[in-house]
Amino acid sequence: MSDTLKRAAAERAAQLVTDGMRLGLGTGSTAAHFVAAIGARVRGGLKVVGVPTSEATREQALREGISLSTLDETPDLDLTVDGADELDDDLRLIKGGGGALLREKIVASSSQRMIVIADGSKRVPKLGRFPLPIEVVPFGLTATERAIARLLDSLSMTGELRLRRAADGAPYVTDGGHFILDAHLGRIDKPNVLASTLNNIPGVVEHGLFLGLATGAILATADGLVELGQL
Ligand SMILES: O=C(CO)[C@H](O)[C@H](O)COP(=O)(O)O
Repeated sequence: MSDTLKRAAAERAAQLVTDGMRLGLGTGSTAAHFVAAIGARVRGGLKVVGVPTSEATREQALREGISLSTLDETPDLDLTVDGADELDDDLRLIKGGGGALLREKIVASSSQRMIVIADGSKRVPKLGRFPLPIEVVPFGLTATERAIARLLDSLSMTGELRLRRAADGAPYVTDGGHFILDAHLGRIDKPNVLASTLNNIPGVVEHGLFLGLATGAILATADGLVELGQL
C-alpha cells in the first residue's frame, strides 16, 4: 500500500517536469519512483538533465537513460524532487533516513523549487518523532557527540544520540565518507534554533532539518493526493 502511494506521489511530480529542465534527483524509495517515471518520459522523448543526490540515485538514473550532470557543471537547477522522513504543514522537513542528507541539502539549496513527494504518513503536526540524522566527521567522533549532547541539554532537549550502523555492524558511512548520529528527540519545538546551533559545532557536517527549502509537497493518501505549498 505504502509503495503504491509513494508511486502515485512520484508520478504526479513527474507530470510537472517539462522539456529542458535541470532536475535535482532525490534519494530513497519514493524518489526512486520519480527517477523511474522520468526515465520512462525520457525514453518517450523528454529532454532533461539530472543532478543526482547520491551514488545510488546516480546509478539508477544512468540505468534509466537520464542524462546526468554535476552541480559544478550545472549549478542552477529548476526543480528538485525528493522524499522526506517527516514534514509539517510549514513544509519543514526531516531528511536523511537514507543517509543522503548532505548532497540532498546542497542540491535542494541550488534549486529554484523543491517538491517533496511522500505518502501521507510522513506528515506530522510537529517534527521530531523521526530521529534527526546529524552527519559528522569521523575524526573526533566522541568529542563531537559530547558537544551535540551539551547543545541539546542547553536547549532543554533530551534524547539518545545513536551512531548509525550498517547491516554488518560497522558504522554507516555516507557518500561523503562521514558518519551519522541519529538524535532520538521525540519532538523538536524550535527547529530553527536547533538547526542554526547544530551548524556551529565543529565536526558537524550537516543535519537533516530542511527549513525554508521545500516549496511544495505532494502527499499520497488512501483518499487521494494532497498538495501543499506551490507545485
Ligand atoms: O532523506 C532521504 C534520504 O536521505 C529520503 O528522502 C527519506 O529517507 C525518505 O525515504 P523514503 O522515500 O524511502 O521513505
